[in-house]
Amino acid sequence: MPATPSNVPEPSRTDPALIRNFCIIAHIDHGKSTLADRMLQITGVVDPRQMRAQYLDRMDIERERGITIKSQAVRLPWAPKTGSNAGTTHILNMIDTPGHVDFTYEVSRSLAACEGTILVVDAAQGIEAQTLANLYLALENDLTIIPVLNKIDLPAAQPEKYAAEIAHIIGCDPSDVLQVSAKTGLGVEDLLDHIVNTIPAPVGVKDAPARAMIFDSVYDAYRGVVTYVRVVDGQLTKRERIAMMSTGATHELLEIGVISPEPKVADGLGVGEVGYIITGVKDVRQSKVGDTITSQNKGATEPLGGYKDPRPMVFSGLYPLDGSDYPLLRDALDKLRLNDAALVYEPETSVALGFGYRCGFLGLLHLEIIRERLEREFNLDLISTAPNVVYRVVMEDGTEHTVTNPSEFPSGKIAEVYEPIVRGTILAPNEFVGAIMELCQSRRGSLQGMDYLSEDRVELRYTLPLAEIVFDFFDQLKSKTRGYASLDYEPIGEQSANLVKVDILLHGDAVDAFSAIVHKDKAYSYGVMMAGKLQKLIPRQQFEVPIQAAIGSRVIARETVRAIRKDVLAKCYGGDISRKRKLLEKQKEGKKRMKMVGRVEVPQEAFIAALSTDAEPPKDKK
Ligand SMILES: Nc1nc2c(ncn2[C@@H]2O[C@H](COP(=O)(O)OP(=O)(O)OP(=O)(O)O)[C@@H](O)[C@H]2O)c(=O)[nH]1
Repeated sequence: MPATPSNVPEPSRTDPALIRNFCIIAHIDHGKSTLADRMLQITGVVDPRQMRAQYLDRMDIERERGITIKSQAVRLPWAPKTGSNAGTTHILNMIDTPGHVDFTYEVSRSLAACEGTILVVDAAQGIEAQTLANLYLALENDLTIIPVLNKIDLPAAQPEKYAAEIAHIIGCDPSDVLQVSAKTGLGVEDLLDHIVNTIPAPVGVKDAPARAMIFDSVYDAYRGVVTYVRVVDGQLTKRERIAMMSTGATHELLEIGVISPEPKVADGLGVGEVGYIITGVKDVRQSKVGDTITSQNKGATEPLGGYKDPRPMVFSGLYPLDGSDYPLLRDALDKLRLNDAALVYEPETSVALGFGYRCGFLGLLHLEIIRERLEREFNLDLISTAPNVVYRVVMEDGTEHTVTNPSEFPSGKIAEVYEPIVRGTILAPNEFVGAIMELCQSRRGSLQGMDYLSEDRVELRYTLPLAEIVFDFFDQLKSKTRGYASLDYEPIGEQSANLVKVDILLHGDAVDAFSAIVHKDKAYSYGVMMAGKLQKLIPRQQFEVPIQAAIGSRVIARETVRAIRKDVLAKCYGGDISRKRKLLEKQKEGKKRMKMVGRVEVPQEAFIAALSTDAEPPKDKK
């Protein structure tokens, strides 16, 4: 029942027994945002006239792509009609979590801020790898799980089948799985009642020094960083000075409040409360997700557990197509970093591509989002080099190198090269098991186990090198399983592997942008593929240009661009000197758009085409 404003308790005065903190975990597109919207509407915090789809997804890209990147926390008053708590207004704090593999760390922090979670599964699709991974995270955090089948209004819904599947996985009875339609609102009131009646109230020590966990921080151009916190012990009050426990940095609490669903200022936040704080810091790095906040005076000595620095897993070079945009790119990255503690970058130069930045990302989706934001919000035209993972190279003399860029791969005597590995979970209908195994085998995967979720769906567990899945693994998996398979992975360490650096040489000069670190067994095919691609893309020069792929000094593949002398004056016999000069000037103009690699002129488009990952072979040149 929607609560009236008069009986909704103020933050900091809310009895923890009346608070329920929960989040929603779901696979992309299973309806998490729609369900959140419906809850906002049913609890009456959003005026029906102001309701718009995906109210909580604020970023344009999120709205367009329909994915949630940043979590948000919303305070919803709700008085259940059923159960032992019927009639009493409770405060539900709903934390909307991101759903993609790249943001697992953010998901795990949002989970740590809750006592319960709603597991949303599409009634027409069943559980997916991502849901499973998040479910395991929730179980590790000891959360109460409320399983929900969504979209039961769809004609293709199979609630019985998937309820049985969920019950099998979490160990409950199929009749315990709630059935809702986030679209029509069917069953959502029951779900809200269920939240109040089954999720435990938060427990914390009221008189202890304050401890609050940061589960999200967002940069706002007008207000600086807005930090979302969950108070565990004690309380935070307006105007007090607080300290960040991982760094010891102190700040004044300029504003504190709750989101419902617009920010509402409060005097403070007490035990179990979820809300936001503003301290005037300008960079999310000063307010890190997972960190513990305490009071500067008589603060806590033990931080809450679980803080981790975000670690980039995938690196790629970003270069402006137009070299004069380089300062713009730097400013744009500086701006994006204010809102993204996981983005790292440093300047880099490439013979082929000029000045740019080597950037580190949490994963491929993170890379794509940053790239898209740079192009869209800052109007930049960019070219990115093939993504690569971080390697640890140990030399025979015992020295170690961390390699984030293939061109930095050390020469000299190498003892061992280590690459990151992940535990991958793939869920698919069992008719595709053969195709999936073949794909994983070709990517150096080793099968760890296989389980049947129901009679026709399987879970496969593989250990795979991260480098083998960052590129096009997901696309391949989708195309081999007609889109039915889902994948999730988590880093589990590193392994030593037989890896080599393959250089691509034009007329004897290595082109840095094309160097790659690949497994020895695949070096030859990479070399042949790149040399073939470039042979078709590089225009003929006045001399013969060999294109070679080499490991160290050993050439493993070769193609040749034959010589031609394009004599622009050929048709111009006779005397008119001004016409000849005009033609020569025109030829010079054309040359400006070429890059020189040693003595070879290469049009920039050739680099771009060669770096693109399109499966289509490059067109033959005329
Ligand atoms: N028919 C039907 N469609 C639904 C229902 N719930 C959600 N949808 C649709 O499913 C699609 C995905 O819903 P979202 O709420 O954006 O999914 P999400 O899980 O939040 O996705 P991410 O934000 O990417 O994690 C949208 O087109 C919704 O309109 C439902 O109960 N019934």
